[in-house]
Amino acid sequence: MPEVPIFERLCVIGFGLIGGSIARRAREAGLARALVAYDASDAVRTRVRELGIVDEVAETAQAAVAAADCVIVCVPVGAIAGVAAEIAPSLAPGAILSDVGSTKLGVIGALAAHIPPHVAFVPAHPMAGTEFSGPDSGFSALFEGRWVLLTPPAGTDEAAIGRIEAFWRGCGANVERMEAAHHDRMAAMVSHLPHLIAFTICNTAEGLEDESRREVLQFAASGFRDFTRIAASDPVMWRDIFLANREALLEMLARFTEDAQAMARAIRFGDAAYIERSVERGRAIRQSLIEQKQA
Ligand SMILES: NC(=O)C1=CN([C@@H]2O[C@H](COP(=O)(O)OP(=O)(O)OC[C@H]3O[C@@H](n4cnc5c(N)ncnc54)[C@H](O)[C@@H]3O)[C@@H](O)[C@H]2O)C=CC1
Ligand SMILES: O=C(O)C(=O)Cc1ccc(O)cc1
Repeated sequence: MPEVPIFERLCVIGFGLIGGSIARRAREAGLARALVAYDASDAVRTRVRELGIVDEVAETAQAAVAAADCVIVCVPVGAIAGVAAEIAPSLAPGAILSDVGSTKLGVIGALAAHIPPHVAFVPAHPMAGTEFSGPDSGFSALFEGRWVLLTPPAGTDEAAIGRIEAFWRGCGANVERMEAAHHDRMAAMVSHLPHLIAFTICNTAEGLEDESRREVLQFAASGFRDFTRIAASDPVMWRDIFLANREALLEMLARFTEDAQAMARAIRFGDAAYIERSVERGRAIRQSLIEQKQA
């Protein structure tokens, strides 16, 4: 575990599942001497005050970041650039700016124009979450044993990267660095495409005629139920992710569609060996996840 506190004053912008989990863990593990939060929603700010997790809930984003040595932006990816523009003039010299957005290339591009030269930007993506959102949904163990991917552009201050890495290790996470473009392709496969499939399969079921739809809900104890958990995720968050990671997601969707077509063909022509091999490959992936404690 790293030496604590890592930050004097940590500011969380956007107090939902991820911001709330960061704040809870930071408080519990003493990762920051003081915690300040800001959320654009009046109702969320009121709730964060009631929760008593942070030392201060600011009324503006500028006031929240003013004296912070680290600012972590935890808003939907489509809102990150706007937040950056809002806070940039108020960021303290030497402060570290980070985010938790599920896509990275677009976020880095959108932020680049706003980051002052005296601030280091260290983009991050925790590969951990749930289908819940809002200020009450966070919990301090969310990142325990999970991966956090850092995608700092070339030339980013190494000391700043080291402190963000130490912070996430203090949250119980494993940390790895990768190129933003590589991250986006990988995330498209392991996270964005599965969500797209889950939303789509629920829409397909919803589109059935009345009697069949009733039965889907009544007898959903099988495979369908696992998709509905993922499909319960926040619409704004996923709208933003799909639009921000358009190219990589469309590429993975095209590959998936080809493989689904190949399976359809095997079923149509009774190619039992192909079907069995495909199911076996799926099982092997599940087994590896269990072995890597990521299931
Ligand atoms: N939910 C998940 O499982 C994961 C989400 N992420 C990423 O983390 C970020 C946050 O996601 P969640 O915490 O799940 O969302 P959430 O919906 O629980 O919370 C987002 C919060 O941001 C606030 N907000 C929106 N626009 C704002 C603005 N302009 N200024 C200040 N506050 C604003 C909202 O009022 C809300 O309270 C997103 O970028 C998402 O892609 C990353 C990993 C996992
Ligand atoms: O709840 C689930 O199954 C998730 O996959 C959560 C999640 C959502 C978005 C991310 O960028 C990372 C993780």
